[in-house]
Amino acid sequence: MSERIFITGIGTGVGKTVTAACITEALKADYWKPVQTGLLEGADTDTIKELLSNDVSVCHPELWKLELPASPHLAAREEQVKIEPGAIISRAADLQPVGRRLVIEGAGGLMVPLNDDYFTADLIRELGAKAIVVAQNYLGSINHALLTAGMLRRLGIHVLGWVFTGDYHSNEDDVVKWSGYPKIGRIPRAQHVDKSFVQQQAQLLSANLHSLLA
Ligand SMILES: Nc1ncnc2c1ncn2[C@@H]1O[C@H](COP(=O)(O)OP(=O)(O)OP(=O)(O)O)[C@@H](O)[C@H]1O
Ligand SMILES: C[C@H](N)[C@H](N)CCCCCC(=O)O
Ligand SMILES: [Mg+2]
Repeated sequence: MSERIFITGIGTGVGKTVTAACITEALKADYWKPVQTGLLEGADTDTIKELLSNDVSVCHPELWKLELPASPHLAAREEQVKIEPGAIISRAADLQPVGRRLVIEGAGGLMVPLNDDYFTADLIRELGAKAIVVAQNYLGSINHALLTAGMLRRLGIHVLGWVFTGDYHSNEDDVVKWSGYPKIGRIPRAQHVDKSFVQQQAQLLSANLHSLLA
């Protein structure tokens, strides 16, 4: 099976999509957000298409696009549909020609439910994906990051490392020390998140990414 890299985070709004754009660009991988909730603010897949500049990456369509800006299990219930993890697993196989890496972005953080008895963490494990955890630097992020790391370790999920977002904060060093997972890099806040910003950040992340994937 070709490599699957799942972008999860210590919460929602922490910078997973911008990070996914940088990683997809650095690896010239394909991108997929199987479940999108909250369409008013724009779908992540459309953001990724605007931020990529390489002509190799393919952005695959979502399996579920749900209106409500909420947890997938709630947004699905609102529309009287049920998110079926089996459909995600089987579609993932169709999306990945041999040799192509697939960057998959979750909705929100690791323990976000996709339905009433299945979590994002279960999906990462069933996909056999390697996880990259996006951790925004803020007061409280040590706790959120180490809770996420603890759950990933307990589930035996292969973690490639952390991408921190925002200005430097010593929390990064403590999270790396106490989690035992490496720092892949940090994406600073930008005046404008555009193609050139993503290209620049992709270059900065590339060496660590490739060495961790070797
Ligand atoms: N490096 C950055 N510089 C400036 N703004 C950023 C940066 N990274 C993210 N943002 C902005 O912060 C907001 C949240 O970021 P983003 O959409 O990447 O979060 P997310 O973790 O993907 O959220 P979701 O759980 O909804 O997928 C967006 O408006 C995004 O444009
Ligand atoms: C709507 C938002 N932008 C995300 N797509 C979904 C975030 C789900 C968070 C669920 C939770 O942890 O409470
Ligand atoms: Mg996102």
